[in-house]
Amino acid sequence: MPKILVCGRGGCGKSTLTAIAANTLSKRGEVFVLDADESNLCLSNMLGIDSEKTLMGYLGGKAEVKKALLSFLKSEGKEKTPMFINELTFEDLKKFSSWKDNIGFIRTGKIEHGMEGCACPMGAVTREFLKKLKVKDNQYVLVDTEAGIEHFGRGVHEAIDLVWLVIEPSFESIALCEKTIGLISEGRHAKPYKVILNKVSDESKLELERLLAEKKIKVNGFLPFNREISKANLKGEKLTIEDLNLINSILQ
Ligand SMILES: Nc1ncnc2c1ncn2[C@@H]1O[C@H](COP(=O)(O)OP(=O)(O)OP(=O)(O)O)[C@@H](O)[C@H]1O
Repeated sequence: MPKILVCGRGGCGKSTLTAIAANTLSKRGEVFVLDADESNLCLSNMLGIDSEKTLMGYLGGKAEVKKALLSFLKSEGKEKTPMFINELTFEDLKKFSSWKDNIGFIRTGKIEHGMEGCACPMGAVTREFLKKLKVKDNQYVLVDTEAGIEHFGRGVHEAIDLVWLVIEPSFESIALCEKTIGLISEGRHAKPYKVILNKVSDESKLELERLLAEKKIKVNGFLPFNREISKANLKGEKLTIEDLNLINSILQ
């Protein structure tokens, strides 16, 4: 079953869609959510899973990860990256991530201190983790990414099966979607993708569809603007919404 990367511009609704998908898919099987956005603060609230656990912590902290990456670079790629040496199953994940009602959660890492350096090691950790993660038929992996396209440069999509491109009604969102489609359609790591319009009204939905059709981009799913979503987010509450029609339309 798929490992899905959720992408789009800042604030377009990546975390919201991730939480709705997790709620929906957890009725079918187990869902593991990886928060790969080092600046994200609220996905755990949306999922209702209170957890500070990180993959960086599991690997011994940022200094250990940096050491591992440096030795990999020095060996000119000959030495295996000594992060996640063995394959990981959902059973393994349960030993070091947080779980509630069929949904597991962990962050890649967080920026904890000013001047601590860039987030590149976290991109490498996300990529290597996804490469080692084995997923069975009734299991799903949702990866909430940081805004923009930097993760594609870091190759985070290498072991991904499907990319969800979230668009909100804005010119920048459409431009970013077009750029992302170009990036994920390149070479041997080309990935299938689905396009989801979020925060739409009846009017903006038609206009967005028209603009995207001009660029030959097909829309696969819609998530209307919903006051329940913004209200829950304002209070930092768990998002309880499920949407089977939407998720079915963007899963395959
Ligand atoms: N369909 C919707 N209806 C109403 N509000 C929405 C909807 N989708 C998202 N929002 C609101 O938009 C804001 C941004 O949503 P969200 O945090 O999911 O975006 P994001 O893409 O993950 O953001 P970031 O790039 O900062 O990680 C939140 O306040 C959220 O409640």
